[in-house]
Amino acid sequence: MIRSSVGHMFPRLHGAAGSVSVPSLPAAPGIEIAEVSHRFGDTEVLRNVSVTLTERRIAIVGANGSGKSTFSRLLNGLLVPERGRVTVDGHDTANAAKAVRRKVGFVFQNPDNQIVFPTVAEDVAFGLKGQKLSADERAERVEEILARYGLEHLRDRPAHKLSGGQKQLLALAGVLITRPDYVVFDEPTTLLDLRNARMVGQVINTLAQTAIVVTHDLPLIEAFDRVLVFDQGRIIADDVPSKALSEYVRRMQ
Ligand SMILES: Nc1ncnc2c1ncn2[C@@H]1O[C@H](COP(=O)(O)OP(=O)(O)OP(=O)(O)O)[C@@H](O)[C@H]1O
Repeated sequence: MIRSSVGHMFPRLHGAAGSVSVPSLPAAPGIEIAEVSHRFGDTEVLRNVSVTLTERRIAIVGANGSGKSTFSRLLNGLLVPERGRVTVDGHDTANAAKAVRRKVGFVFQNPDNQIVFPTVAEDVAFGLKGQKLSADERAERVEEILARYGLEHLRDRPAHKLSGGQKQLLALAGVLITRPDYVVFDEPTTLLDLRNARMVGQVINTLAQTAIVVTHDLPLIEAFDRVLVFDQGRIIADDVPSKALSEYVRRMQ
């Protein structure tokens, strides 16, 4: 079982002869889910889930309907828990939605649900709406992100005519242009063929940001730091991939 500990990142301050006043420490970095339960109608979908996410690559696996997507939507405040608390670097998703959305990007399973503008460049630029940037800065950020994901030659193409893999990259670019610290992916490779799934997997594995990935694509997460296994609204395994996945496979037999 992985135990998260971030205490070592904020060592106690030492000063001269005990006369130092200790400044208030910043909130420990990470996403903390504390005693969260959630129901839709009569169905309890999450049951008293507590976990702190601090690793850079975290996967969430489990049977259909076990609560993974619901859990993932809690992480950037798309959903606020009925009971319990979710905090992102100390910001409560229930009352600091704006700060939380700035920190946590969300990439949906179906990029068509995320693409809103006619052309690739316009769609990517949409993520910067509301940010105080000059026109030059905006254009620079768009070009930088298009180049990073090999989309620059598609700049003026209709976004809805891209291939599935290109659309998934566009959806990711539209999130990353806002420079979040965390990116949550809900089944990013489910709609893709093997080649595109591998390409998107490679992008996820090399992201500078923390990635939290809901998936049924087990090869995608082999090198992740941590895997949470959900079953009927609870986390039933929480470990490195080899151990967590063997427990998952055992339960699914
Ligand atoms: N908005 C909603 N309204 C009502 N019920 C919902 C809603 N969202 C999810 N559910 C129900 O909550 C349960 C958990 O759904 P969730 O999508 O979180 O599971 P999941 O583990 O992601 O499943 P899958 O692997 O099939 O995507 C399911 O029974 C689902 O039907």
